[in-house]
Amino acid sequence: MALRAALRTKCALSGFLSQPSSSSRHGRVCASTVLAAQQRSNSTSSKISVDFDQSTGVAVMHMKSPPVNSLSLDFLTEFCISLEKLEMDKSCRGLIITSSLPKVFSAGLDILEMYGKSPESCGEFWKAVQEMWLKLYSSNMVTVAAINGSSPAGGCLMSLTCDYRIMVDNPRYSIGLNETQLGIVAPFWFKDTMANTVGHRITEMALALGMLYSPAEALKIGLVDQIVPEEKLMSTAEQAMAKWLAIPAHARQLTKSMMRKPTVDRMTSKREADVQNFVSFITKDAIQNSLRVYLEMLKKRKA
Ligand SMILES: CC/C=C\CCC/C=C/C(=O)SCCNC(=O)CCNC(=O)[C@H](O)C(C)(C)COP(=O)(O)OP(=O)(O)OC[C@H]1O[C@@H](n2cnc3c(N)ncnc32)[C@H](O)[C@@H]1OP(=O)(O)O
Repeated sequence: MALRAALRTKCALSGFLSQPSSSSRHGRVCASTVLAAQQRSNSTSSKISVDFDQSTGVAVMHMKSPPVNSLSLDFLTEFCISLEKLEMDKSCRGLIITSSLPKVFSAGLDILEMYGKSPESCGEFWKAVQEMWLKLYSSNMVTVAAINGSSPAGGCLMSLTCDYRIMVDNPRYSIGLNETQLGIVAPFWFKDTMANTVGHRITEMALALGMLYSPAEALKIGLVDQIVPEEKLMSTAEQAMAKWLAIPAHARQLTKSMMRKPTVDRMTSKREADVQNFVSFITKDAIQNSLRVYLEMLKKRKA
């Protein structure tokens, strides 16, 4: 409910898609300022910026929340607002999600939202995570994840929730649902989303061991669909998008719904119970202790 209230307030305050800008995402002034003003719109909030090109019907969402694009309540709220606005704009047919930060696509859920917080805060946070997944997994737009850095846990979930995944081929980057390494458990809808992509057995092993895969390994198991050099990422994402957009929209959307509806329905039917389950799990002393140890490990690794 709090998320919905925040969404309503923020939606009323913003309105970025109706504010055309003549700047491209590189900040250059376009050759034809008038045409560009008609065809592009640009929005910037504090953690996300969106460039929408009306001539192609494709929006690019840049996640820009340093240091690691962790999915905090604020981040998720902005993300859902941006998504909802694009979804409501019938001229927007495709969405590419990428990171503006070097080396990291998204570090997943913000651990600080789950550590040392009240049950109420944990519950609000979890509703926002559910909302992000529901909106993206059942989007009518074609969604492409352009993964230009590491993408563990919730970052991997966000990627898996898109229609197509392209990752930069850099062995320093990794992707996977590594929750068990933190002493926590990926919920059933994280598991379903991965199993729908790579199959039951690979998911079982990946989740049990909390595996993080290099881009080449991820390609091999089908966790990503393509790997490319960094400089080719966005052009490849645009090409993939054009291929998906060439399919008649109603046929593609109905097919997407047919494939994903059982998973979406399962989650929505258990939504409240899932929140209760998360809150009671994450606030347990033993789980809080695991999160503390993991946070300390992250800090030590840095030092
Ligand atoms: C019933 C169901 C119950 C529970 C379900 C819960 C499901 C949970 C899903 C999740 O997504 S949990 C989050 C899992 N994420 C991770 O394990 C990633 C941890 N981070 C990393 O591995 C690395 O940070 C990195 C993403 C590979 C980036 O490495 P880099 O060297 O570039 O950065 P550094 O490690 O120095 O981090 C900078 C800074 O950011 C903090 N940080 C990192 N990740 C997170 C995070 N997920 N949440 C909050 N904060 C994070 C890190 O501690 C550093 O902080 P500092 O500057 O203050 O030291």
